[in-house]
Amino acid sequence: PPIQMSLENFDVGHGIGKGQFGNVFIAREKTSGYIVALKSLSIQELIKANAERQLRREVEIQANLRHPNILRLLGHFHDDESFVLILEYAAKGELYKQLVNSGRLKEEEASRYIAQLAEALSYIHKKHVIHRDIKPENLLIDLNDEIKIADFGWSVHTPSRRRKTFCGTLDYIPPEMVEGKEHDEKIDLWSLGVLCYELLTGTAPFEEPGNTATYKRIAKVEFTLPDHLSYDARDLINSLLQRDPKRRLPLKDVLKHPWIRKYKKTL
Ligand SMILES: CC[C@@H](NC(=O)c1cc2[nH]nc(NC(=O)c3ccc(N4CCN(C)CC4)cc3)c2s1)c1ccccc1
Repeated sequence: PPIQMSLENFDVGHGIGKGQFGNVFIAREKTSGYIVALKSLSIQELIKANAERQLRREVEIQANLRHPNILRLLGHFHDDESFVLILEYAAKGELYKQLVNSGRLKEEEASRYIAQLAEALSYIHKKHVIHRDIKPENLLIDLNDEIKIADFGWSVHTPSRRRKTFCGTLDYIPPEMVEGKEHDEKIDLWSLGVLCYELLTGTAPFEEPGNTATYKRIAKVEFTLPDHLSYDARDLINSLLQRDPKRRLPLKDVLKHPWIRKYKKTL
């Protein structure tokens, strides 16, 4: 059984991240000296937002996943105010910040991240889990520039019809979700296409100032590819941003796609 931890086991450092319901702090486990991230969530906020079930699901799902590109959940504990998740520390922070700082990534860098994500997604899909919230804000980078999927708060077991009240960006929602239809793990393929587009251009493909306008463009799959993109990058984005989920390129073929293979460092 996992050892019961509490805040006393850690030297807690400064805040490193913020999100819904709480903050993340860097911390060192006193006995081992191991550096972790402590994500402290306010129980009061969770109850107010009726999000305890979502948190339980996040813990249950993330605790059972073991993959180099999925942020490890090492344990959890709570006191009467907060629920604390003990998470793997990703030393280079959020991919989102890298994107904001650099505007857009080089094709080689984006290709490596997309390849790592495709590996992680095929791993969780084999476990009948869909993430449903793949976007730069939920992706972290560790010291070796490996991408880590964080925040499984919206992940569910397939298939699911859960109407999620969207909080945050709609940019990553696929047409079938915009129309409230049944959706399955192929929504993560759509999000992978949106992410690939955003990493290479610095903006989301269906970005509009208003939500209704964004919904409209998503439903019609209305996007344009800038001229600076290579032929292979265009081809991969077009094969993922398909309206019909069945026509989206399966992950095993994403990993064999020329745009992925040409940058793969032969290990
Ligand atoms: C993905 C959101 C989610 N976050 C986590 O779970 C998070 C889990 C986790 N593990 N490691 C992290 N690392 C950082 O947040 C981080 C940020 C900036 C860093 N700097 C490196 C040096 N650089 C020069 C400046 C930036 C380094 C690490 C985070 S965030 C969340 C959800 C709800 C509430 C809070 C947080």
